Amino acid sequence: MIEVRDLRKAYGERKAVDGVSFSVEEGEIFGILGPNGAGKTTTVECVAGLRVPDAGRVRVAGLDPVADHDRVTRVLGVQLQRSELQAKLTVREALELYATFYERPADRRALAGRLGLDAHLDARFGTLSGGQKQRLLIALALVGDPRAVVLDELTTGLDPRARRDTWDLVESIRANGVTVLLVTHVMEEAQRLCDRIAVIDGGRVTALDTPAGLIGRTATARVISFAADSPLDPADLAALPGAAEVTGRDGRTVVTGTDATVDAFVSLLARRAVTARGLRITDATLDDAYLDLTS
Ligand SMILES: Nc1ncnc2c1ncn2[C@@H]1O[C@H](COP(=O)(O)OP(=O)(O)OP(=O)(O)O)[C@@H](O)[C@H]1O
Repeated sequence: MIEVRDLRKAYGERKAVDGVSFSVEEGEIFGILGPNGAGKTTTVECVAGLRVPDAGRVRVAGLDPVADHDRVTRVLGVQLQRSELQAKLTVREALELYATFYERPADRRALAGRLGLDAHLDARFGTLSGGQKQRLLIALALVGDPRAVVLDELTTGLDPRARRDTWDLVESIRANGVTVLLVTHVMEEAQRLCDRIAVIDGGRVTALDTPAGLIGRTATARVISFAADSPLDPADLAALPGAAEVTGRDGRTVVTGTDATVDAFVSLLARRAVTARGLRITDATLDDAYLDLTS
């Protein structure tokens, strides 16, 4: 659905995007994750045809977003970071106005219903809460009945409940067959929603995998923790194969490492015939993987 090959874009001397490649399959939720200034927004702006790449190839449903801009706007909906509308425009007016941009717009009433906006149709944009504004901006990205949608930092500034509601919404968008390209800083969001994630840092893709794949490739994929007064020698723990770190935290000993570390740890317990009180073995989070994968 979306293909980006060796994309390059500089602002003067500054190389914002420096050879980015990825492709997004139809029906996928594909995440772009990376630190501030990594080139995420520039990348999706090139996908949407809002910026002209210096080099590289971008295709959306086989179309060139610059040369075929009109046709691309019919297949690709866009919700950009920090979008604003006129404060006095009502929700109904915004939906009607945006629908006029398309030959075959989506059913506005059904869309407003799906996005929980029916009760707010006469409310003015300026009076909406952050979550309601975000839902309206997503509705406007979907009003052209697109096959794919770009969502750039859509839950920034939302409270935990509004954030979760928005995640449910993204899942329902995909369930309706729309491909989603999601730019995010929120690890929990990426881990929960994305089928695959490209980590972008310094204008380049530094890793591209499923959330579980990204976590699995870090040196600290597994976390073993147990009560600190368990009869285990820290030197033995540090010597376990693959062990990255042995630390103390909140009255517990924490060993990070790989599957091999877990296997050897279990053998160590058996050999010494000791019990590690309160033992927990968990996976690292995408947060841990992200910090490993970015500068
Ligand atoms: N219009 C512009 N003119 C000049 N430099 C720009 C412009 N837009 C972005 N940049 C620079 O290009 C780099 C990449 O910016 P971009 O907005 O693509 O990153 P980002 O990953 O989306 O960052 P953030 O997470 O902070 O939104 C940054 O160094 C930024 O300062």
